[in-house]
Amino acid sequence: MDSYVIGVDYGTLSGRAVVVRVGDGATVGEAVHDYRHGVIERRLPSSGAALPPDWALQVPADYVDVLKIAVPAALAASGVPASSVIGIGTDFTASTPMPVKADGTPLCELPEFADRPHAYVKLWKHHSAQPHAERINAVAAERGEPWLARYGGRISSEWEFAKGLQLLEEDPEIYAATDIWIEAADWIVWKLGGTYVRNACTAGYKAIRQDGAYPDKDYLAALNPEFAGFVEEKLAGPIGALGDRAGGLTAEAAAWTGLPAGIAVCVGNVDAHVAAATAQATRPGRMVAIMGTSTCHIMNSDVLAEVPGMCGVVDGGIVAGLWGYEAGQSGVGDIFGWFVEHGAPASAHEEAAARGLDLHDLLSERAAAQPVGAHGLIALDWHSGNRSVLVDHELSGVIVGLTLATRPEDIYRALLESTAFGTRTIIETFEAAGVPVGDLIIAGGLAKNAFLMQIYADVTGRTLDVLASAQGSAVGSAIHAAVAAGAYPDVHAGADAMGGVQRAVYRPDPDRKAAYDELYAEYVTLHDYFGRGTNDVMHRLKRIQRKVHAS
Ligand SMILES: Nc1ncnc2c1ncn2[C@@H]1O[C@H](COP(=O)(O)OP(=O)(O)O)[C@@H](O)[C@H]1O
Ligand SMILES: O=C(CO)[C@H](O)[C@H](O)COP(=O)(O)O
Repeated sequence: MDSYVIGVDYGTLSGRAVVVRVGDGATVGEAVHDYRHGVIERRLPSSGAALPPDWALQVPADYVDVLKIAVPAALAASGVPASSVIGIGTDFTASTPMPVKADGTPLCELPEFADRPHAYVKLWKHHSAQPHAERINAVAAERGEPWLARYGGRISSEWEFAKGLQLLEEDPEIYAATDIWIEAADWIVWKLGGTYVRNACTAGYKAIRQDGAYPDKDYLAALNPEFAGFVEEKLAGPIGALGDRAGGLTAEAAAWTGLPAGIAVCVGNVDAHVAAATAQATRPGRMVAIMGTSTCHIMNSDVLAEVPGMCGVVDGGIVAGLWGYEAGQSGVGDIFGWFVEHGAPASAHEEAAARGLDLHDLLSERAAAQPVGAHGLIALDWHSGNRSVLVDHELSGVIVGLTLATRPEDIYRALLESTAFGTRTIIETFEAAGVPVGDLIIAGGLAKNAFLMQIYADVTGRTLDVLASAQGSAVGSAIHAAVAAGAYPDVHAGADAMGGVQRAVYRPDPDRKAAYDELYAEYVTLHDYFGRGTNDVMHRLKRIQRKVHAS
């Protein structure tokens, strides 16, 4: 009889469960559950209190609902008997940390802290810890901290240390009440398997764990004397390798999910990195771009190099035994979504509705009718800040070239192109640092937009492979679950058997590539002008905005 594994992908707005067959990796059932509270950006649901700009919170109970609702629904859709399921694996957005008590209870679930924003989960795109990140970077550079180069020279405001320092300095009482500062990726594994294990991926990329150690006490004290114990008191814990078994499914989690108690629960993972298994990119040299709300670029390598502005290089960060590289763009689908929601006029909505089209498809269709450069626009893709290679979330979006003749599809196209230029900047930075990048493998929800994919092929001059599964992360988690359950000796073997890629789906067109080279040169000029300090207007605007909101 066939065996099956469950993969659960915790995204920004929803959690998706898949049931995958061990052996050929076929997805036989799936279900999605939207988080009840979604992303909390404006008001705290408990009190209605307004949140400052650049906040993004979540509610941990929403994650448990995915186990209670999406997992049984996926199983029912598959028709697979629960007794055939041998393991469950999960992946999460990151860095998405939360304060919990020693038994794993989130502080926001304690009545006395329910009205305190800092008691909640800080989602990856909670960007208000930028001033803290700046200090983390300045102090590290001044002291010559050896780990800084492993993060391209800059630690991001999206990560555990910046968010932890913000917690200490803005709500010391919640900081003091925090026994463990834990990634949601590890918290959900704790809920499933009953064991507290920090996964090697988030510990490395998001919590500055290098060569088996976190930043030392002296450095932390230099940031703030009260922060000296952050690692020892709030982060310390056992580390699990990706694909290892973290524990057996508890009776409580078995009741939630309908799965057999005791089956393997895999060590946590990150939504981007876990997709390398589905993309069969577990060996050196193939970059996977996981393109959705944001984009993560991940790649295994056997060489250790310092790539300026990468998110990080971590030993075993993607697959045990190799150096895993990560870079990324904080806003991609989010930028397109923003324009569709706030920039598309009523006439576009009406046409889309009349033709039964999604607005993205309508604007893509109209934009595809233009030759490269016809709209006369260049945009910077920084509406959610810049994750790589500038690592600065006080940067913001720009569109140059607007005239009275500019139409919505022109702007939409310029925004699509801006993100492709951002990816090209990342690839060129890797190559300049001595890390060769071959063709790209595309995973994530945006792979469905063929026009966008062709732009990426033309802008980067690279052939694009596309994942066979539309659920690269969830299937990646399922592959890791199969390894944790002992079906394969390691993640390479699991990926070889259960992953799958369609080769050379998009190829660059030489004429369009040449036309884009000219536009890319303009992008680089703007990128450096606004992003490397020639004109700090974006920082000044953020400061003014904060002042106004604080008054
Ligand atoms: N056809 C499309 N073309 C371009 N962007 C799209 C399209 N459909 C949805 N999006 C954008 O894709 C993002 C969602 O991507 P998805 O991969 O499903 O989610 P996530 O990254 O959260 O896992 C949203 O930001 C949305 O605005
Ligand atoms: O930074 C990350 C991984 O390192 C985040 O998980 C990611 O950017 C959010 O993912 P998505 O766009 O799929 O919601």
